[in-house]
Amino acid sequence: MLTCAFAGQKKVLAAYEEAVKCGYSGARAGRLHTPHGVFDTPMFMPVGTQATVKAVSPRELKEMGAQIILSNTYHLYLRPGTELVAEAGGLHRFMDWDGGILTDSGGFQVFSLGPLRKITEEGAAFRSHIDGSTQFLSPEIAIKAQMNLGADIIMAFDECIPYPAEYQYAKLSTERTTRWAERSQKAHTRSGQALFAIVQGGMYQDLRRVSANDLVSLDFPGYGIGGLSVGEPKPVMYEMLEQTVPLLPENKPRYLMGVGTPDCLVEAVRYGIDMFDCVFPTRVARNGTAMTKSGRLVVKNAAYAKDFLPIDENCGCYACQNFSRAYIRHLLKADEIFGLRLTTIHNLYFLLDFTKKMRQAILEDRFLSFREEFLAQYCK
Ligand SMILES: CNc1nc2c(CCc3ccc(C(F)(F)F)cc3)c3[nH]c(N)nc(=O)c3cc2[nH]1
Ligand SMILES: [Zn+2]
Repeated sequence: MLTCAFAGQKKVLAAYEEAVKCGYSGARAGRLHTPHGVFDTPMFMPVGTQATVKAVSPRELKEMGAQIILSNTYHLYLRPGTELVAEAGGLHRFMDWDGGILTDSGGFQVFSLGPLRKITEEGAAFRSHIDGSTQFLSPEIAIKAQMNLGADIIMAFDECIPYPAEYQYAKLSTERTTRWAERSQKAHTRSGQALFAIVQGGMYQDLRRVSANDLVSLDFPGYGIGGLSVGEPKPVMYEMLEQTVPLLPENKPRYLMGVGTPDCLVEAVRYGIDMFDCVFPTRVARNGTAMTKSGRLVVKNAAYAKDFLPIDENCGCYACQNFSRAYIRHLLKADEIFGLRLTTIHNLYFLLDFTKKMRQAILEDRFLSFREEFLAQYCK
C-alpha cells in the first residue's frame, strides 16, 4: 500500500499540480495525485461497473495506458456486498488493479436502473434490479460502502435530475443534493481517499451556478459535473458547462460524468474538463462497432469479409497490430468471445490514446488547431 503525503489528514488528496492553460480555451493539462499514482489529465477512465472492465484484464488495461478505472457502488453494494470486498482487502486487491480507482456513489444507477424508486430527504428507496428486493441508499450508506471498497476517489451521493425536468423540481432536487453532499462529507472519515461533490442544476443556468457555488463553499478536493449526458441536446450540455466550469476552483480536477464520444470530449476539454467516463467504447464493441478518428466502423458488416487490413492502420493497439478486419468480423459472426475482446481493446485504446493526444496538444499550445482538425474529420 503506497503511503501518501496526506495520509492521516483529511486534507485535499487529489492535489492538483499547476494546470497548464492553453490558448483562448479553458483547456488544461494537469497531474492528479492519488495513493495509487500520479495521473495525467485530460484522462479517459474505462468503465468497470462490477469490478471488471468487461472482457479485458488488468494487465491489458495497464498495457493500453489506463490510469484510473471506474467501478460502481450500486452494483457492488447489491452483489457481492461491499463488506465482502473490504474483507478481500478492498477493490484494488479484489480485482488485482494497482492503478487508480474511482467509484460512483450509486445515485445515478438507483435512478436509472432500479424500478419503483422513492426519493425522500433521507435518501432513495428502490428495488434491486437483481432480485427485486427493497433496498435503500442514503449519503451515509453510500459513503460507508465506498470507504469499504477503498477507491482513491469517491463521489458524494446525489440525484441525477432526469431530462427534461420542471424548474421547481430541479431547484428542490439540487438543493437536496447539496445537503446530501454535506452529509456525505460528514460521513467520510477515511483519510487517503478523495471525496468529490457533484454539481447538479438540471438544464437551468441559474441552478447550475447556485449548485456550483454552494458545493465550492463546502470545499471538496474535486468536482463531478452531473445531470448531463442524459438525453439533452449537445448545445445545451455545452451551455451548462459554460455556466459551471468557470465557478470551479482552477487547481482542482473536474470530472464530466457519463461523457462521452470523442467530439464531446474535445469540446468539454476546451471548457476545462479533466476527467471523463463512458460506457460507449465497451458497449458498442460488444455489438461489433469500432471507433476510429473518422467515426464508427461496423466491423461486422459484410463489406469487411475480405478486408485484410487492420481496423486502423495507425493504431498501436493489440487488435490493430496483429489482426485484420476480416478475422475480427469472422469471430464476431461466429459469436466468438475473442472477437468482442479485440473490438473492446481497440475502442479503449482509441479513447485513451485520444486523450493522450489532446494532452500533448495542450502542452504544445496547439489544442485549438488539434480540435479543429479532429472535428473536421470526425463524423458522429
Ligand atoms: C451516461 N450519462 C451519464 N452518466 C452519469 C453518471 C454515471 C457515471 C458512471 C459512473 C460509474 C460507472 C461505472 F459503472 F463504471 F462504475 C458508470 C457510469 C452520473 N453519476 C452520478 N452520481 N451523478 C450524475 O449526475 C451522473 C450523470 C450521468 N450522466
Ligand atoms: Zn486499434
